[in-house]
Amino acid sequence: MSEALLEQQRLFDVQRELALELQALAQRMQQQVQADQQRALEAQRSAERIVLMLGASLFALGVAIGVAVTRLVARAERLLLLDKERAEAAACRDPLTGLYNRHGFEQARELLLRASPNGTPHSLLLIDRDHFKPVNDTAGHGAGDALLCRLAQLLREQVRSQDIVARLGGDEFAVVLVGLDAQRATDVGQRIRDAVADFSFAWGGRTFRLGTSIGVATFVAGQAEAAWSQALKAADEACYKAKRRGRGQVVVGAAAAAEQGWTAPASA
Ligand SMILES: Nc1nc2c(ncn2[C@@H]2O[C@H](COP(=O)(O)OP(=O)(O)OP(=O)(O)O)[C@@H](O)[C@H]2O)c(=O)[nH]1
Repeated sequence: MSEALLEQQRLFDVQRELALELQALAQRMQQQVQADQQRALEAQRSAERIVLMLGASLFALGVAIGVAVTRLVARAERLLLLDKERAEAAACRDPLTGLYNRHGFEQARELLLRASPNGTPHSLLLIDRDHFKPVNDTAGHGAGDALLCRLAQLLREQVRSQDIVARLGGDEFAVVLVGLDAQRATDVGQRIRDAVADFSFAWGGRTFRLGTSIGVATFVAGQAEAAWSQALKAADEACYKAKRRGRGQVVVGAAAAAEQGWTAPASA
């Protein structure tokens, strides 16, 4: 082989090696690029996952906060309602005896009349303790308070659970006897009067016995509101009459008895 041909063959070999190396380099570079692309893709996916998770977490947090706030608001509303109901109930009660006060008494009486069929008679007893003042004067206000509580309890024991019992103020109490006419109400009044007379109250080495004066009146469901005012006035006058007649008596308002065709005794 001639020198020229040999030289050409070497050149050709070098060129082929170079081409192979270049091809290998190109392959490595392509692999590198692919690997980089793969990493970039994974990094992008990771970032997307993180954003997604972050979004989901924020959403869950938002939902949890929303639920917690809703529960808190509902709880606060319940507590407020409870407070309101307690305040309303307290506004209707005499704090000393736990009986209805005048306001609660009026509300209970209105509810009763709304619930009663027209024509149903109900009776009112106005009850005033006789000679209560000396208890305060001789044994002190604490004794007077304790006695009022005992009398309130005694009163509750003498009537039925559906009857409305109230302390209107001082030593004056009132009872609405549900569904009772004047005659039967007078029987209940006498029973109360006798129970109080039998009751003795001991305080600080002293014993007190009290009487009661009771006025009775009747009102009928379905009548105008004025009928209730008249019944109150009639019971008040009857109670006053009982005091004037010497106390310890049950007096029926004349109108209540006459309306029902019953002649009430002057005092019972
Ligand atoms: N302890 C106590 N006393 C009270 C209360 N409220 C009113 N009183 C007193 O109750 C008394 C009621 O007066 P009166 O009805 O005139 O006294 P009374 O001796 O029963 O007179 P008569 O009803 O005419 O027999 C007064 O002395 C008031 O100061 C109270 O909440 N507690």
